[in-house]
Amino acid sequence: MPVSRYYDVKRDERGERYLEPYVSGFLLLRLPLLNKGTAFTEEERRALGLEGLLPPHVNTLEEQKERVYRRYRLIQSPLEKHIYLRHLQDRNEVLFYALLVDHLEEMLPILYTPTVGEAVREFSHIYRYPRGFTASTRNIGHIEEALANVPLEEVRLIVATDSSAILGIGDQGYGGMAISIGKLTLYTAVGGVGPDKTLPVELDVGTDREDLLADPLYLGVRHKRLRGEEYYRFLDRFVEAVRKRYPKALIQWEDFAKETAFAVLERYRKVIPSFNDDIQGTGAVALAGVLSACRLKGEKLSEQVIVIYGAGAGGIGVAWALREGMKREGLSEEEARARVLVLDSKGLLVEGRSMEDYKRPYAQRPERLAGWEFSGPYPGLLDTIRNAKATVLLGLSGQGGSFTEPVAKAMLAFSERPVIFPLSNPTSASEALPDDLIYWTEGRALVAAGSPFPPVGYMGRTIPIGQGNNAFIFPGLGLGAVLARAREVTDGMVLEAAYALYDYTKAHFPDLLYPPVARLREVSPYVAARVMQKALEDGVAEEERVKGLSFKGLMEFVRSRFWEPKYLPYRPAPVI
Ligand SMILES: NC(=O)c1ccc[n+]([C@@H]2O[C@H](COP(=O)([O-])OP(=O)(O)OC[C@H]3O[C@@H](n4cnc5c(N)ncnc54)[C@H](O)[C@@H]3O)[C@@H](O)[C@H]2O)c1
Ligand SMILES: O=C(O)C[C@H](O)C(=O)O
Ligand SMILES: [Mn+2]
Repeated sequence: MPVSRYYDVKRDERGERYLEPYVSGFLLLRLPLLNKGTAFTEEERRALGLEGLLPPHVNTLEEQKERVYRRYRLIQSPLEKHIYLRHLQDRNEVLFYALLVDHLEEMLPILYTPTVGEAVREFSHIYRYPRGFTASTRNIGHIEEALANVPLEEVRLIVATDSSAILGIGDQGYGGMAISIGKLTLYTAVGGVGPDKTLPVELDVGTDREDLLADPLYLGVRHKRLRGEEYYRFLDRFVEAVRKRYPKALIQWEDFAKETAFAVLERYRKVIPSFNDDIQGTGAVALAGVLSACRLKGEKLSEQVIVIYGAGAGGIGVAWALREGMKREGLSEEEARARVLVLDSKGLLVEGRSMEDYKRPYAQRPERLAGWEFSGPYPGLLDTIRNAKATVLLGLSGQGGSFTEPVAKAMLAFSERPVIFPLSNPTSASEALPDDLIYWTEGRALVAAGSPFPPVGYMGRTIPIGQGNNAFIFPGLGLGAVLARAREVTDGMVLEAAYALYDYTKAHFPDLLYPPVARLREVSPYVAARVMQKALEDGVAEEERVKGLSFKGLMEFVRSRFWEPKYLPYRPAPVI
């Protein structure tokens, strides 16, 4: 079976790859995975019916990049830049990725967090070309037929969202498609997964947003969200259809509200290789960052008292990963539980209080609060920091500005170098601005944030602000799972990704909490190889070619399969 209904990638007599298109002429120029624009050679133009359809001068990829980058630099607004780049992606994917890879640090905040949040909100208003697959209440009854319309035959990576909790901005209806597209853009740009092996998916089960439902331009189905049985029947159908059409595909669940995130993960993780980015990816990235912070302080993770503000998918995922990290350093389950304190909007999770089931394992035993002084029925953030003597504070609440000056200052009482990570996205949801945290703590805090922030200047020092974003985990975790053909993404693989990121940071950026995002293309293959190693160890890897490989062999395997944005020569299919 060819890679796509419209082309295949083959090898010539000398083993070099070339592309065999099944369309020619004007149509060829309209397919983003095929279009080279002005870079089609004279020979290709003749062979593919393109003569006269393009300007006479043949450009190199370098020249094309120069042209599109110059225009890009003239655009002021981040959202307009996003629209410009997405348009380029829908016109010529190789050029898009070649440009992106050259300007990762500059363009990630435009294509991904934080600007992608704006693109989600405005999705129905900025819509141009179709991309990805929509499963909706309109087509779920014949989903297999609909999925057959996707022209790609070898999809390996799917990012699917039901848009119920996009970043920290809540229910976004159909607009969440932009998040699936953004995450997969990273998979290709820094995770080396070919764009024709990826499929962004919007699971349009409706929206509870009255303003969206009333907007004449809104593009999603116009009804309230499916719930309960109906919701799970929808997802069951989707997962079953994916399994049939793409038996080697992995699903990354993205931005599901806490009410369903945990249940969806558990329901399918043994049915189809899958993981939840917000629970597991975030858990891993937070563990890696806190481990780095401990290394910089010269302390152990197991000595820390960690307060997590926010008990949704992200917060609970982070609590899980940190507890696992403490257990690795020898703490018992109970000891680790007492050192990781989680708060939701009602305050500290304490046994006996009303709370959702998924939060229960993270509730403190009532004895833990012996001798505490606090106001209100349950300790709030300041009460918890003071009474528990917190040394690490992590924000996953989506509540912008909730780490106030008194909160930051309270952290100074219990450690010389408090660790404070406002991890909520986008920028407006960040629990604090890194700048403020550095000033309030007189330069003592170790700070990383979920969204990108510039370095902070303080008393002659320039303090880089690490980006504690699951972008450091999911591309490597997904790539590793896919290359190992893991039948399941185990908890061990998720934690391995965290330690891989930590080890990479320690080896290459010993002074930092996270590597710079410009280095994501080196981080992800390393994370992938470590994840593959763990998949082999856990006995879930089904790829015969990786069995028995050393770590070096795994790295080579990953590198040899890492997709690069370069044009292939085209040879039309022989006419028989
Ligand atoms: N940096 C990262 O990589 C990363 C990854 C995942 C999520 N996040 C961020 O974390 C935030 C939450 O995302 P989620 O997926 O967990 O959402 P979610 O809807 O699953 O959970 C949100 C949680 O926030 C908490 N919360 C809300 N109001 C609060 C308040 N006033 N006080 C204390 N807690 C409160 C609640 O416990 C709620 O469960 C978002 O802003 C998201 O961008 C960041
Ligand atoms: O999308 C991001 O930037 C990270 C994370 O998945 C989130 O939901 O905030
Ligand atoms: Mn997310």
